[in-house]
Amino acid sequence: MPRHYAIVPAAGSGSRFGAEMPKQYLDLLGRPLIFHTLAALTAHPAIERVWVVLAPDDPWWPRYDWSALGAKLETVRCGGATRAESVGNGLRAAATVAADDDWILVHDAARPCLSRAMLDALCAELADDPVGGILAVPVADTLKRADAGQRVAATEPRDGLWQAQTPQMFRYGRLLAALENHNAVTDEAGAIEALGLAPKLVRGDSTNLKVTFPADLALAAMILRGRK
Ligand SMILES: Nc1ccn([C@@H]2O[C@H](COP(=O)(O)OP(=O)(O)OP(=O)(O)O)[C@@H](O)[C@H]2O)c(=O)n1
Ligand SMILES: C[C@](O)(CO)[C@H](O)COP(=O)(O)O
Repeated sequence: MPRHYAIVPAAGSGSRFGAEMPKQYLDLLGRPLIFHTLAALTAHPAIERVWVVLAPDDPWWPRYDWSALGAKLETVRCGGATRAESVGNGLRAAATVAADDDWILVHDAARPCLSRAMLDALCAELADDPVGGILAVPVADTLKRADAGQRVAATEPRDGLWQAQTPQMFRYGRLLAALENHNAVTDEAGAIEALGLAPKLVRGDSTNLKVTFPADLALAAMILRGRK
């Protein structure tokens, strides 16, 4: 039986958020934001281990107490210059534990509202899938293409368009090979697609937001508060 592991890239600087520290350490309901992300993953019974990929010189991680998250958690200080590099380095760090056929769930540190139900749906829908897949939501708004003056150049058809989220779940060996050959991608599915494969879109929901701008943090707090 394949095992399930998670990799959490957490080596970003949060430049679009613009805080005095990387957004993954900002306070969210009394805990660092990433605590909520990791709690969702470590609490899931199918996930055996969670590797958190930190920047090599990250001074924030040691300032907090992570013991409530239990023994599944492991930190690796091998974050790279891009998200894809951080994930690739995390996968290599997992090599002594993960086998080629094991499932790897890659989940952004910056998505703290991942729920048990979303994880259950992803794992159940992909259990027998030959490729793997991602959580995603169909695009709900009308899409405009901007010109150089920030005026509407065109209205784009949204039929068939989905917004990619994480976790993105693929077999360890294939994902590692895919990222080694195609690392100019913004998500793992992009590297798998470059192999000519078609990842499955597992419908999630918009509460699994990525905290990118300050308003997202307030929204995340509302979402998590509403679940208590
Ligand atoms: N070199 C990088 C860049 C990003 N990430 C991680 O990838 C996830 C998604 O990236 P994003 O939201 O873009 O985070 P940042 O890169 O921190 O934000 P920004 O692009 O605004 O600087 C985050 O959990 C981030 O920490 C990473 O591990 N290594
Ligand atoms: C992987 C991702 O969360 C899918 O939406 C997203 O692409 C990561 O953020 P980035 O801004 O592209 O690094």
